[in-house]
Amino acid sequence: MKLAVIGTGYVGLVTGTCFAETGNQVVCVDIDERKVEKLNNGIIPIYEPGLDVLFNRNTAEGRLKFTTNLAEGIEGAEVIFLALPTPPGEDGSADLKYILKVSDDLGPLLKQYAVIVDKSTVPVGTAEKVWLHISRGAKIDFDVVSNPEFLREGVAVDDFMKPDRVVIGTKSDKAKAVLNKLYAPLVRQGNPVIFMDERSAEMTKYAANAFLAVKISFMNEIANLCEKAGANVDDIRRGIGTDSRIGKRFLFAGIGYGGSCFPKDVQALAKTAQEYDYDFKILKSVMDVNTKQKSKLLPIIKNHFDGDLKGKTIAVWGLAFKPYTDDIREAPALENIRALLKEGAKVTVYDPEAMDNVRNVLGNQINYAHTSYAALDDADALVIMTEWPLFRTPDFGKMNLLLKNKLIFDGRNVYELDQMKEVGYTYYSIGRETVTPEVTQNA
Ligand SMILES: NC(=O)C1=CN([C@@H]2O[C@H](COP(=O)(O)OP(=O)(O)OC[C@H]3O[C@@H](n4cnc5c(N)ncnc54)[C@H](O)[C@@H]3O)[C@@H](O)[C@H]2O)C=CC1
Ligand SMILES: O=C(O)[C@H]1O[C@H](OP(=O)(O)OP(=O)(O)OC[C@H]2O[C@@H](n3ccc(=O)[nH]c3=O)[C@H](O)[C@@H]2O)[C@H](O)[C@@H](O)[C@@H]1O
Repeated sequence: MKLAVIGTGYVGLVTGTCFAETGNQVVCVDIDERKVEKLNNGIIPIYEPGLDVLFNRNTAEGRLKFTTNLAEGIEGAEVIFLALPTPPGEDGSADLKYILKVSDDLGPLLKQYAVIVDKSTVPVGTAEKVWLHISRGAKIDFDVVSNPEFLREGVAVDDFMKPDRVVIGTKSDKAKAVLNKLYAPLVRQGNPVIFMDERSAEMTKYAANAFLAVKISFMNEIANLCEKAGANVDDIRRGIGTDSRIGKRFLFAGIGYGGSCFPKDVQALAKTAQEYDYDFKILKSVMDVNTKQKSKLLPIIKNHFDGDLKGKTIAVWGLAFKPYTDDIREAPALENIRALLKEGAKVTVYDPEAMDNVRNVLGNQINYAHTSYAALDDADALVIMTEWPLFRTPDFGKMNLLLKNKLIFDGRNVYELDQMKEVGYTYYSIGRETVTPEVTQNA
């Protein structure tokens, strides 16, 4: 099948590459000339594990191409995906300007029937708006379908190639048949393609992200209570996660959720509720809990240093909003680093993939280490912000030679408490007792 993907970011590039891998002829379109130039030179502008192999194969075999020219990109395409940004507008609702601009541009360019598929996360009613905008310029028949994307960064290729489910919102039988055929190679193991109307599909995406955010904020509240009540949140997680009605995943307490989606999507769903005059109480709490959780460590760090961080050097491990990505959008690490700097601390950071992106934002306000150990050199403490596997089993002997104090503030519960007791560290984590070399006491 001939496909076009408009917007070649995290979702668009993965979508285009994976559909090329299943034998389709794909052209990805983006307005960012530098990005398209890189892609045409074989350079992938994001870090996404496993994407390079598929990208190299499909570009080499001519199934995957890139252009800045919309007319050229959509020529002959049976399916046109929109994978465009939907950032929060000033009032928190999803800003549809990118989607509607492309919809306006698409109308006059359509030469034969095409299915326009919205993969971006958009509020209820957007498919209707897209249809109206395209129809103003279009002279031929077309369908607009909502097909929300559920991939996670860091495992995007796997999520795309083996989706738990594919949600397709359309009332058109013609569009259903086209998309059934396109997705068939990805659901051979029986994972369902679930058809519904456009509005329900749009809402399904927000419900999924918001529900996952609820799980995280719920566990963060349990963690905060554990600290007061002398319980261990990781034991609670194991204890409840084994109940199949609850499930093991997305129960990890930490310094809050970040990324380009949960924060904006929870906010956008709350805004939709407001527009329909519905008081969605849980969402407000989820956002409130997350905001507080993100700044939870700073007072603990300050308190440890008797309220004064001036002149202290803090090493930070992990900058990306989660492991296996270079994405720093809404990353809790950034907010915490800024807060540490404001307190007069010096900050040295290390992240396996996200350093360049952070350098673009924070420049020389902080120091960038070449290795995780180099970041510790002469530091007063280590703060862990992202649970990259690399940080899980460090050489504590080596760390002891570099750090001024055996002191860790862990925002992602990377270590077991017994392990910290053995190596003699003072160890603060989330929802668990504080470990000190001499005695253990509740946080
Ligand atoms: N990042 C993720 O993990 C996921 C994102 N989503 C949703 O997918 C959508 C896209 O997200 P990302 O891929 O992360 O965004 P992104 O910001 O990485 O990529 C969007 C791309 O669209 C391009 N663009 C903007 N205007 C354009 C135009 N007029 N013509 C052609 N290209 C244009 C930008 O240059 C950029 O390369 C959002 O609605 C997001 O909520 C959904 C699931 C997962
Ligand atoms: O709409 C989207 O863009 C995507 O948003 C999330 O994917 P992503 O943002 O890539 O990353 P997640 O793995 O969901 O993590 C999001 C944040 O939650 C945090 N998190 C996650 C899980 C957990 O148990 N605890 C926790 O604090 C992570 O550290 C991270 O900051 C969803 O998981 C995807 O299904 C969805 O497609």
